[in-house]
Amino acid sequence: MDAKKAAGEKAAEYISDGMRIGLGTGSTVYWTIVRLGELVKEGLRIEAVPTSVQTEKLAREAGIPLLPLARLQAPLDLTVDGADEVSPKDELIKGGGGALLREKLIASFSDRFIVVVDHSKCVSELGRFPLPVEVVPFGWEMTSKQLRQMGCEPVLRMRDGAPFVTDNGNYVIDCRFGSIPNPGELTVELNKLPGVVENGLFVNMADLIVVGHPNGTVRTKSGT
Ligand SMILES: O=C[C@H](O)[C@H](O)[C@H](O)COP(=O)(O)O
Repeated sequence: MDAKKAAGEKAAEYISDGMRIGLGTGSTVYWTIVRLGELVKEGLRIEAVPTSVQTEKLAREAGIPLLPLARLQAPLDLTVDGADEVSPKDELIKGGGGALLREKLIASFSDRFIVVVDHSKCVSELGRFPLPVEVVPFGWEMTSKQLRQMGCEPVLRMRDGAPFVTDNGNYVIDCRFGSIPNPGELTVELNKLPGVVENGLFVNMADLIVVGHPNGTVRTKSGT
């Protein structure tokens, strides 16, 4: 079985009747959404808040009832989401698909945050994957210069010859740091820059990491 499928499907086991959940974005949590769609057809009653337009579409297709954020009075029971890198301390880089801002918002408004990855995402130190930073389009060139001064190689994310635009109407600058020895400090420093909306470092957020392996086995480890 595919490692992403194994991890994604395993996460569905943590979701029970009556829960209100957050649904992440990407090719691993895709399998959680597909599995939840099957369970909903079998009678599971849940409501979900999607973290992207892409996930909203998938959830609708799967028949998962959606919960408008405005109706949310208390934290979500659980959010399941993927990641681009996971450190030994369960710090994450996210945003490879450009959904980092909504993902961080929804995860921070959840009692529990479960991360689903295939084994290749587990690294000894964060930073080989370029860190996605969501910035406002106005003055992005200046923001990019300031990001460079923080020790990275910043590249504006493009799609079809034009800047990639997030669901929130912003740009993404992918910042190649090479290594990020102190993600906690870096996330604070990045978010101090006026043009930065949010960055893809998720520190002290993951409660459980579900790691899929190529033979279809899954290992879980408790997060922070
Ligand atoms: O913006 C996208 C998200 O942070 C994804 O969860 C992340 O990029 C992992 O995606 P995938 O499971 O497709 O590797």
